[in-house]
Amino acid sequence: MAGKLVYMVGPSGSGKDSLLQALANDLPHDCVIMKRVITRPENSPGEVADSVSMQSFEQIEAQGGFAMSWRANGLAYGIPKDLDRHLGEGKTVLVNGSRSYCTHVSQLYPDVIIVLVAVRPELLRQRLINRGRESLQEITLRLERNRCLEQVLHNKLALRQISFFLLDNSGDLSLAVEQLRDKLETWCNARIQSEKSTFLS
Ligand SMILES: Nc1ncnc2c1ncn2[C@@H]1O[C@H](COP(=O)(O)OP(=O)(O)O)[C@@H](O)[C@H]1O
Ligand SMILES: O=P(O)(O)OC[C@H]1O[C@H](OP(=O)(O)OP(=O)(O)O)[C@H](O)[C@@H]1O
Repeated sequence: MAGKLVYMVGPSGSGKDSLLQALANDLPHDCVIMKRVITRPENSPGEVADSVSMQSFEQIEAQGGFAMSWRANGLAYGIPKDLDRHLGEGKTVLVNGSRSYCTHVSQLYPDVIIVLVAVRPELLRQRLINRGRESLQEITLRLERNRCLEQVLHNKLALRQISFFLLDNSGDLSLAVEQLRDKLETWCNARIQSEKSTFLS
């Protein structure tokens, strides 16, 4: 039984991590959220991740310990191989992902659903400042990266006909969480239905 990969992307500060953290408290049945391995210092505010040195990261990567890995913002990010086990068990698996890695992911996992988290641009800077994880200089670089990536991503998804679900998180977080939860239920049910009909045919 094959599960479903849900790859969440969006500008830095759009709320990917907040959405995933909120969902974690009330996850739909058979859904899993992957914890990432990141070369970010331990105890950084925000996302709960496994912090490792660049040397350890490269070792895990070389030994094939990641289902996927990428570099951005001066950091390295890895998704442990457990991802494939969860998918094999028929789970719906959520990953906090990178816009620049979307097309690669769609080659590795053709059934992937991309969730594109969006937020009104004027809110982004303030949200990043409030989060207090990056310096002002780093925040400026992330906002610049957002500007560069936005159009490229839309073009890439359209060109390769990769479908995505646009999730607006400009309003209250709970509204976006509710919307995402509903979508997850729909995707899970659609998968179960299609498995039933394959089994019956
Ligand atoms: N809907 C929202 N309303 C207000 N603040 C939010 C909302 N969603 C997220 N935030 C805040 O914005 C900041 C960035 O969110 P985060 O989840 O870290 O984004 P990302 O993981 O996409 O970079 C955090 O401080 C978070 O608490
Ligand atoms: O290619 P991009 O879409 O820009 O994404 C690059 C990386 O930035 C984000 O991680 P991180 O948690 O470091 O940043 P964020 O929480 O500020 O998005 C995202 O999850 C990717 O790992």
